[in-house]
Amino acid sequence: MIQVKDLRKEFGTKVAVDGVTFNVEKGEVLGFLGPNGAGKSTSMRMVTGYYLPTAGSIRVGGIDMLEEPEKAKRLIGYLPENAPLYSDMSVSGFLGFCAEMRGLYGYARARAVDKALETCFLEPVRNQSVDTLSKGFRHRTCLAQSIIHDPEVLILDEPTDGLDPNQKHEVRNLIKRMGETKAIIFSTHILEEVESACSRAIIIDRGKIVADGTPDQLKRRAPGADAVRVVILGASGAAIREELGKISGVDKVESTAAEDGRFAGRVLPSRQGNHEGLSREIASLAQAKAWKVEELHREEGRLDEMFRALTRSDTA
Ligand SMILES: Nc1ncnc2c1ncn2[C@@H]1O[C@H](COP(=O)(O)OP(=O)(O)OP(=O)(O)O)[C@@H](O)[C@H]1O
Repeated sequence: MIQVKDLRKEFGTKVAVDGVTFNVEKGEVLGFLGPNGAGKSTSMRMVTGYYLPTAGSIRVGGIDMLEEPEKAKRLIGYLPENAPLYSDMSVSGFLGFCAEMRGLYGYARARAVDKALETCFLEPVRNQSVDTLSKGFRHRTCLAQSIIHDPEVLILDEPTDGLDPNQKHEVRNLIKRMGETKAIIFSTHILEEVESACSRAIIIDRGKIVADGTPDQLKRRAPGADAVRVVILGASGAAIREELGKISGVDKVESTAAEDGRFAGRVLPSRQGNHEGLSREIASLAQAKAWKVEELHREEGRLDEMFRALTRSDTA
């Protein structure tokens, strides 16, 4: 549904987006992750036709954004970052106005407004003036305008920014639900959002894609993935640590407490190889040495470790 190839954007000498390529199909929610200034908003603005790329191609629903922008834009709903919303209209009046801008009149307009109000849980405030709304309702009104024409493609720039935890949860669920029938891209700084709402995620750093995969695939690539956390008694902490370090395929052993008679820490496998047997090998070693194992469990990779390993936060 969305095909982006070798996308590049320069602002003077600054390269904001540098050779970005990805596809999003209907039924997919693609998370866009990256530190501040990585190029997420700029990429999204190009996909929605608001910025012209310096190079590269964008197709939406098979339509070339550069050759037929008006036709391609009709397929897209866009929630920009910090969307302004100043209006003395009521929520339903404002959405009706947005529907007309999208060419919907009469019955089609009324239906579109009702559906957007229902989808974004705006019924309680349908007659309230937009400029008196609380931040959460204001935000959902912005989201409602982006889906008023029931677009096949949704581009949402930090859609949960500034919302309280309950509202974040609601908006995430909404995105997930809409993602069943649409192609959605949304950017976020919140890593748990990727796990709860995205079928796939891209990590972008300094204008380039540095990782692309399902949340599980990304977690498995984290530096701490498959580490085994242990608490072992029965010899000096230093001796236990040394013996653990000798197990084949172990990269390093980190200790959180190494005292006389006790060791607590993490055993990290080298990045290559199969780590399935590491817990078993630690258990066998403990048995052979007559140590007592108080804790032994394999850690899942963590998205935040993956994110930190791949990105730098010093982009201006
Ligand atoms: N209109 C512009 N003119 C000049 N430079 C720009 C412009 N828009 C963005 N940039 C620069 O391009 C780079 C990418 O910015 P962009 O807003 O796309 O990052 P982002 O990943 O969305 O960041 P954030 O997470 O902070 O929203 C930054 O260095 C930014 O300063």
